[in-house]
Amino acid sequence: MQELFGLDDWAAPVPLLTPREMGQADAAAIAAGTPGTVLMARAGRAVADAVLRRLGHRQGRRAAVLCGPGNNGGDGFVAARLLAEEGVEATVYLLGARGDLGGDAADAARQWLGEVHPLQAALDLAGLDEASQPHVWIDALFGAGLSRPLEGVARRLVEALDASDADIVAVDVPSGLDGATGEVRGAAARAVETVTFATLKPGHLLYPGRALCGALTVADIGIPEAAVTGLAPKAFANAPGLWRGAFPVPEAAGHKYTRGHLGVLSGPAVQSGAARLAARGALRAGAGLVSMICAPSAAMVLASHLTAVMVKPVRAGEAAANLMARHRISTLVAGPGLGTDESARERLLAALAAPAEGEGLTGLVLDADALTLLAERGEGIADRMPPRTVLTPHEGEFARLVPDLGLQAAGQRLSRLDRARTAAERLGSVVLLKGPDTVVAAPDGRTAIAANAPAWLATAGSGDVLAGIVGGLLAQGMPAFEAACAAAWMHGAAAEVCGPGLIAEDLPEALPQVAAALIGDAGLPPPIHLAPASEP
Ligand SMILES: NC(=O)C1=CN([C@@H]2O[C@H](COP(=O)(O)OP(=O)(O)OC[C@H]3O[C@@H](n4cnc5c(N)ncnc54)[C@H](OP(=O)(O)O)[C@@H]3O)[C@@H](O)[C@H]2O)[C@@H](O)CC1
Ligand SMILES: [K+]
Repeated sequence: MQELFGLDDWAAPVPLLTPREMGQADAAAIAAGTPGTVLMARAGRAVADAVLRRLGHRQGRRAAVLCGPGNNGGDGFVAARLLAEEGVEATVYLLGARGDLGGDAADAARQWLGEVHPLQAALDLAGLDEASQPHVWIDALFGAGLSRPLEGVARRLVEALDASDADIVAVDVPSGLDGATGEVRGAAARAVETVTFATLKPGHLLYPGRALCGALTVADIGIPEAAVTGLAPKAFANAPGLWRGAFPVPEAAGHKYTRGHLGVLSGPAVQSGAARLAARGALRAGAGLVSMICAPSAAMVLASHLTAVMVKPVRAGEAAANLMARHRISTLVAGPGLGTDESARERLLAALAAPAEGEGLTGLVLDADALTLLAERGEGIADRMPPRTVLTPHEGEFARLVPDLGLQAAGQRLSRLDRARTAAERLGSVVLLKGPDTVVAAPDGRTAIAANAPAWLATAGSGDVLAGIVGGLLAQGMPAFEAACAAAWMHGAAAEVCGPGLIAEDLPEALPQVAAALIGDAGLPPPIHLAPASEP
């Protein structure tokens, strides 16, 4: 099971460095005594190794190496030399003049003893028949130093390669991909594999970048850990190493109340399916008890569909808060199937009202219709949100909540990562911005980008289950940022278990397998052995 989710690879947090931060880490490594030429030699070695793995055998294999004017091109020169030494027929194409190369790249070019062709020749090659094509292209035009959109011959070549079915191994990033944002500047060609160095960059995980990188290999080139941690990174890949320490492990001596009582606020009977999906997700995520809080008119429909989830009808007004206090419901999920009319708003406000007794609401998930209510008639809602509140918008709901940060907002140039981070700071809550590259952001600036969501996860009702999983983890006391991250990861992992054809109802049922992988045998009582009598 550990192997299924690659948990061993993700045992520690994986920070995401912007290209600028990576440059700082490189500089710190060099200052600490590792020459830049050594870092470049290791980077080029990692690229050559990736190419050799792909080619299988060396003899008669052709590699076209596209080198740019900076150190990304330098990595290309090193890879070309190492491939040639292994018997691969490597041809180097350079953007600009060899004499204009400087620093470590000039050093790497000096060690390349073969010819250097102008980049135009590679464009001509790309247009030739299939039999003349190289077996692999190495894209070492631009990496961390990309400063403007691709143009001229570089752009035409990249476009031609993207339109072909060439096998491309990209160095650091596919050239034209902005490592900070995941956006394409001008053009970028889809790689089969991208070899990057030291750690991942946001652009490797944010779309469209994620789709352009192909398989990702992170090569250790000897950047000391302190050079990365010294930058105090706040962005991470969303994987278990980031939040596993806070994941709730059931105690053998615990009982259902120690695992929290979660309420799910249901809307009208005919649209109560969404709330049921959330409730099921919460229960499967380990909440001790889950109650559906509903209007009396929805109770029969809910009761006929639910078994382990309790149905608690309430009339109106303060009754909801009192009911929650009486049953020690300290976490609430509101939004799926709630409705956006005045009665929905009243029911939400009533459930958020601090009860006369008890500690009140300590965890809250606002999703779907509740986000629309918060955006359009938020008075009274925002000031009743407890500190552990998670908002789970998709792009449309996000644009309603923070119009100037929406995807389509005029003049908006921030990455998805920065938009989520700015929204979390502004709203004072954890924001989980849904998408194939779900971003979780905390008001203190921490962010995480998902990397494990399969395409078939985008299905009706899947978001309702996600809201429930977040609620289920909050109910067990997990901090809000970690709960949102863990829920997004578990959601993706559950979809991986189910495979294509997944419908939302399947997701909660796959969660036990995911939880088993995360906690192993931690929840079992210590073993008892019945030992046979031993010989005296
Ligand atoms: N630092 C280290 O020790 C290590 C770094 N490593 C490697 O170095 C890479 C970063 O190298 P880098 O900083 O030299 O930047 P790089 O991506 O090669 O490009 C800069 C050049 O491209 C030019 N240029 C930019 N955009 C352009 C455009 N659209 N169209 C045309 N030109 C454009 C730009 O010109 P300028 O903007 O200055 O006019 C400049 O000449 C990194 O990704 C990794 O692969 C590894 O070896 C490990 C050790
Ligand atoms: K590149």
